[in-house]
Amino acid sequence: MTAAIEIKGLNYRKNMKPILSNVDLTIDTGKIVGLLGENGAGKTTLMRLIAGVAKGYKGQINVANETGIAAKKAVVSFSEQLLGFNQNMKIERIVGFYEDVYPDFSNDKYNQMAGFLQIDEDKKLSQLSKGMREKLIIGLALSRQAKVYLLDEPFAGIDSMSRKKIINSIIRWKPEDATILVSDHYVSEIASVLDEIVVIKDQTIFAQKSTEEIREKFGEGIEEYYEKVYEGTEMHD
Ligand SMILES: Nc1ncnc2c1ncn2[C@@H]1O[C@H](COP(=O)(O)OP(=O)(O)OP(=O)(O)O)[C@@H](O)[C@H]1O
Repeated sequence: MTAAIEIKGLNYRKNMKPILSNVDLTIDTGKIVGLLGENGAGKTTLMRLIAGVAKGYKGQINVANETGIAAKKAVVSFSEQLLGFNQNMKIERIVGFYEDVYPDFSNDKYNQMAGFLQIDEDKKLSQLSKGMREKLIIGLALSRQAKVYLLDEPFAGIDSMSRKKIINSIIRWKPEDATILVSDHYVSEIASVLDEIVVIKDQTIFAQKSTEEIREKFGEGIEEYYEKVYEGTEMHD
């Protein structure tokens, strides 16, 4: 199986401070992977590096065999926080922007998703609640026909019914050969859809385990395993 994401010897510093050190990580094509770690562990940074948004790193990052920044952006759909948009912009204009910028953006898919997630296109960005904004971000990200989707904390500030909807939309709209990396602080809600988890701790990959391995070898669910990692009773890979 070819790797969707292949990272070798990645080191990244920001303002002289090491953020990620000696990261080696291979994610196989087609998997749904949970990227876990506490606040400030480096989840967003790793996603930004994979997406080609953050630069100035040492090491190798290949995404679907692409190494160039522009090529990576073409194959990766990253749930960006829409910070670059004017807050008075209507959602329909933002959707139009996505359509113009990303050749793989599917309007059909977006319309289905917008209906499913109840996104109101007439609203301005500034009129959206935190949860509505998050739904829009996910809707836009999943409407691209990308090879790799990076969903950065898609559940932050979202009520439990909407979380279920988002999880369902991830499952429903995932192309079979697409790979999804989804970050979160805790795993309870997404545990059921994950094929494997990657835990970032102490600036590096602390563990990478398949759901099956956790169940078979440790006789427990992802949640219990992850709790032990943070209590310090679980050993480094
Ligand atoms: N612009 C920046 N300048 C300096 N340090 C930064 C910057 N952005 C992030 N960091 C640092 O990088 C580290 C990783 O941050 P990052 O946002 O990637 O973590 P995270 O795991 O996504 O956290 P959270 O779960 O809180 O979102 C943190 O120590 C943070 O302080």
